[in-house]
Amino acid sequence: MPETPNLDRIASPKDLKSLDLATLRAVADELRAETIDAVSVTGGHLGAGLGVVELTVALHHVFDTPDDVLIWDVGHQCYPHKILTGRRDRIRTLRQGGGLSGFTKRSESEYDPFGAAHASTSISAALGFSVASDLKGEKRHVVAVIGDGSMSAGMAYEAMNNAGALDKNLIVILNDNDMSIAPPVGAMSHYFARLVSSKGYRSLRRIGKGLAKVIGVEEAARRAEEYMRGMAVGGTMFEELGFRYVGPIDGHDVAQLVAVLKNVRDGQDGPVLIHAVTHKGHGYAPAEAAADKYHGVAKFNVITGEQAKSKPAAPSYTGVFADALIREAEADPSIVAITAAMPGGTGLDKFAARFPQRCFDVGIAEQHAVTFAAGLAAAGMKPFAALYSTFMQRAYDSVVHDVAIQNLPVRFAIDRAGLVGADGSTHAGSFDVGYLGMLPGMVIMAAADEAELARMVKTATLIDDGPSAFRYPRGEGTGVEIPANPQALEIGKGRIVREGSTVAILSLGTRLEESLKAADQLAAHGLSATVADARFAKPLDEDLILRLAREHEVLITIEEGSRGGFGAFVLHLLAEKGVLDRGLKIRTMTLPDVFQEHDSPVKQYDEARLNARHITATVLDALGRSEEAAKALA
Ligand SMILES: Cc1ncc(C[n+]2csc(CCOP(=O)(O)OP(=O)(O)O)c2C)c(N)n1
Ligand SMILES: CC(=O)[C@@H](O)[C@H](O)COP(=O)(O)O
Ligand SMILES: [Mg+2]
Repeated sequence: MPETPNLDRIASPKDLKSLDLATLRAVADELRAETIDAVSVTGGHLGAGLGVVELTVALHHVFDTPDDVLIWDVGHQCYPHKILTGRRDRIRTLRQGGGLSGFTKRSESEYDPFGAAHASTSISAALGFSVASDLKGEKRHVVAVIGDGSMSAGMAYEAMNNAGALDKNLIVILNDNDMSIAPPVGAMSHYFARLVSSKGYRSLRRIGKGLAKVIGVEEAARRAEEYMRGMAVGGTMFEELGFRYVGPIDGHDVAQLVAVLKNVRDGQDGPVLIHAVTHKGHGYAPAEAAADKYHGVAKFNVITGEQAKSKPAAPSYTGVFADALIREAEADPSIVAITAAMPGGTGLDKFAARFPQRCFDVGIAEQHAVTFAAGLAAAGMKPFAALYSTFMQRAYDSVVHDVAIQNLPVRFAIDRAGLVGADGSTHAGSFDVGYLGMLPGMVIMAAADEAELARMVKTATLIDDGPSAFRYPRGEGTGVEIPANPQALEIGKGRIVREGSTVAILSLGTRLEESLKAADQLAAHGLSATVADARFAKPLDEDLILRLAREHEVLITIEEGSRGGFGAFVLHLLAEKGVLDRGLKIRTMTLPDVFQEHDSPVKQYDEARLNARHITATVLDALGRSEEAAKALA
């Protein structure tokens, strides 16, 4: 563990108040070392936090948190903030079961006034705090810190548009490190770069870096601040939106930050945007040198930066999707692919390398991604919108209004379906089957393994008469052989994987493996089980489901999704057909009706009661064999 004599004296942000600039800098250096050391044992988001160490110290020094409100956009950069706000003793539990969340979380600390993990919400939330303070007659400062990547989302501009008109006191800090997870995209990113390349910013850095050595830090900060005040930037887009624009300033220069923040704090009259230039991974050489600036890392060796990534036993679902799509796109020039700032996460970086003209990273802009895909489809292309299940939630109206109602053949490749582990509830892909399944005309597939995923990609290419989606989880596949030439599936048809007689287990998605294990366990209890892979949540394979219901005493449905999804659709069907009137014992196994906390996916599924022994126990319970059920769970 690093030596941190200055940081050790900081039990809460109050202890930063009286420190001089030199000591604040020392605290920042130690805070960086502590953050690196902590993440080296937990893994997690590192580069973003390293880039805001000085900003974090300066903010907590200048503002009176938690009375003043500090909102971090996304929250993946908040580890230094957690260390300073009373959570240092638990920082090495980050993202572990029962430990600290990797994001800001209201239930965790009064210093996290607003929870996050999805991008671009901070300005809206901060405006809410500002307006509420006014209405309640409270005097408090409200600060939102948002990254340049997160400024690609429409929501950030919706919030500024509103804030500018309301003219409320609100401080937005644009933390511009010229990076998203991947390099940033879009015209706004170019605009920020133009602002940063301005002569004013270069002069200010000279004052910060050069003069401080000669005239001392405090005096250099005073001059920098004076210089800033005299700097007539004018005409920025932010000013047109009603914000006072301050900057660009050096986000790693504590003296400059403190001077500017104090100036803004004391002279506030309406919304202000401070443009701070930072570097992702700042101060840690392996991070600075990495292409992704160490956005998200596994445990690593602090000296070498080498990450403890185990060699995968099987290809990832994401990789299988990318390869399958590339294969289809070789033969079909109308196939195009869209990602919303997740080229690596969705595998579309591979697709882009092969087809640079046919792949579109639209930035953090899921709504736009979907409607853009709808436009492409309407114009005769075959768009594959590759989105994480959780981020697709933001695009729901686009899915309904721009795709489903117009019956456009947009293909949704839904990655990170089901529980995702350390990112926790904000990133769980729990709801897509439910929210897509209620839309007329939508075809929804869920892959049981990676061979099935390849078949589903093929199938989706052929669905030209309306929207379709296929979902698959985070991480490695099962290691099954992937067909070189995958055949398309028959729409709305599942498959029997194992024939039995008393119990039917109907699985949607990758719980198929657990279902087969459960069938073995049930055999030991003298029960013969049929196991079926539904493949489609919509349209349902009615023949298969009615047959399973007719020929078995117990029917179990299981899925990696919330209530209101596949199991509910099966129940609707059985109710409509009057099958429920005939005494069938049916149980629907879904994710529980709670937001599950972060943990390893294996433990999360255990907590969700969706592993083999839970299926076995559910069957035994349904048959009134509760003692055996309890034993099965033990
Ligand atoms: C709505 C949404 N889409 C995508 C993501 C995934 N994501 C998390 S952080 C990030 C990059 C954010 O870039 P920026 O705001 O510049 O922060 P930095 O990591 O550079 O500090 C992305 C794309 C997300 N969290 N939320
Ligand atoms: C903060 C954020 O939203 C992303 O960095 C996310 O954590 C990535 O998740 P994956 O690791 O599943 O790509
Ligand atoms: Mg950034």
